[in-house]
Formats: sequence, C-alpha cells, structure tokens
Amino acid sequence: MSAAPVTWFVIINPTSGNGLSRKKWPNIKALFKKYEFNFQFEFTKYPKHSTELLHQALIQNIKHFICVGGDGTLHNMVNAIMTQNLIPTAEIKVGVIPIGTGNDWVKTHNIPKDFESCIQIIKNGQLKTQDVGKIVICNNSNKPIFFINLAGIGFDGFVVSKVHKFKHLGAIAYLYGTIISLFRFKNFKAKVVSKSETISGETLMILIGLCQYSGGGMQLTESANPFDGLLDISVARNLRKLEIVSNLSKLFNGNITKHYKVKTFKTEVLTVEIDQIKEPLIQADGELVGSGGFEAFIIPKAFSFYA
Ligand SMILES: Nc1ncnc2c1ncn2[C@@H]1O[C@H](COP(=O)(O)OP(=O)(O)OP(=O)(O)O)[C@@H](O)[C@H]1O
Repeated sequence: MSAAPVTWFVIINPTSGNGLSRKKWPNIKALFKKYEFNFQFEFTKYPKHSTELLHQALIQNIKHFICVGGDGTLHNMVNAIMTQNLIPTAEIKVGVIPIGTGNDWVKTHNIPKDFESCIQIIKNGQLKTQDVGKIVICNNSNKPIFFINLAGIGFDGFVVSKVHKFKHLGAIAYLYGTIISLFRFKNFKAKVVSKSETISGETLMILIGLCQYSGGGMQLTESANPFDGLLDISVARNLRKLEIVSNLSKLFNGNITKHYKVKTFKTEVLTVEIDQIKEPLIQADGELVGSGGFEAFIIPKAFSFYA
C-alpha cells in the first residue's frame, strides 16, 4: 500500500517584501502546480496571523509548511511550532520561499531567492535541523519567545522599532535605520552573565546569534553556528556614535566583532540584567518582542527545514 500524499500548507504574508509576496503569488502558485505539490494556502490578514494559521493546520494533522515571506513571518511560524504540544516538533517540516526585506535567515543556509530553485529544494526533500533560541523576558515570565536567527537588546531593538518606515527601500532599509537611529539612541547600563563571563557597564547592544546575518546582511556575531548547540554572544560595550560611523563597513564583513569594545563568547545560557528604569527594546529575528532584562537558552536541534 502506498503512503498518502503529503499535504503542504503554504502561508503567504502579502505585506512582506513591501508587497512583493502578494504580487508574486500567482507565479509561485503555478510552480507548486508544475512540481505537483498537494497544497492548501492562506494569506495572513494581520500581524502574527501566521502563528494562528499554523496552529489550526496542526489540529488538522498537517505537518509540512511553506513560508512565503520574510524573516518575521518565519519567526512567527517557528513560534507557533515551539508553543504547541499537538505534534512533536521533529515531525514538523518547513520550506521557505524568502520574499522579505532583509531575508537574513536564508543567507546562512544558502537558500536562494529564486522561487523555482526554492521549490526544487523543497521537492528534493533534503532536511536540516538547527538549534532554536529561547528568551524569557523578566517582566513577561510566562510567555517564552523563540528565535532561529538572531536576537538582541539595545541599539538593534531600537533600529527594529524604526526600520518599518524604510522597508520600501529594500534591504538597505536596515542600514538607513541604523544611521538614523544613531542620533537618537542612548547607551544603557546592563550586566551580562554566563557560566564563564560577567560583563557590566554602559552598553550599546547585546546580541545573541544562531545564524550569521542580520539587519540586511550585517555580521554582528563572531562565529554563529546554528548546529553547534551554543548561543554566539556579542556584547558591544560603550561604543560611541562616531566609532560606529567610522566602522560601518565592519558591520557587514564581521570585523566589528574584533573591535576592542566588543566582547564575544559562546554559551548555552545567558542572563541580561538592566540597571536603569528606561528599559531597552528586545528584538528577535527582526521582530520587537519586549523590553528589559531576560534569560536566553538554547534548544538544540529543534527546527527542521528544507535546504
Ligand atoms: N496581513 C498582514 N498585515 C500586516 N502585517 C502583517 C500581515 N501579515 C503579517 N504581518 C506582519 O508583517 C511583519 C513583517 O513580515 P516579514 O518580516 O515577513 O516581512 P519583511 O519585514 O518585509 O521581511 P524581513 O523581516 O526579512 O526584513 C511581521 O511582523 C508580520 O507579523
């Protein structure tokens, strides 16, 4: 007896990539038909709708998903997978057609932007399983947030809070947002603790990397590896605005992690305490998720995807 055909559930964020997902959907849909996918699809109607859509599909025992959107849509789908107990996470598999602004997560995994190549990768069925990061924010202790690319607090959270205004510019929106934010952001007092490190004082940002790229192609952690069971930390201590401006190119080639004010290390658990009343913003995979102190953990090999 032959196995039942796989049913794929395709989630499209029509707003991602400044509306490109909606525009390109007819072409993508035609390719799914060409490659004989048995699929259902749904457009998201509001922010985080992809989380609800994925949960509803799991109730129908659908385990194969395709994300048509950017890093934020994928982030919401991962959070749906990690916050349910209907189906073991190892049985849930995700393919990605990256149509976002930054499209940073796919860069580490060499998933191309060309739709047909993405669909061929999914059809070939070769899976990888990467680590997932988990953040528990002190002032929101009952609701963990999961991430697969990079999370951080401080300047990068501030940039994420501004960058949506510039997304019509494409990937350069993040660089533009970075420059604009330089003039408004104030460094904050923090204490960062891991098993091997304690760092405290004035801080620009604290980054937790699983994959290598963020902010539209920047490399802000030293040796992020989504398969090594470790969080790759960069603590940018009291970096001044002029120091950032004079090191802009180093944001993109990774050399910023070699700056004497940037401390890098790897850990399984990280605690961040904020030592001031105004709480800096936290971002995860380019989505704003809260503010203030938090703990971060690694969940080894928890997200399976086609690559
Ligand atoms: N129908 C919708 N209307 C408004 N916002 C939506 C809708 N569907 C999803 N969203 C939100 O859109 C946001 C951005 O999506 P996404 O990150 O996929 O695209 P992007 O910002 O263009 O790409 P990237 O994150 O790669 O830069 C997410 O926070 C998501 O929750």
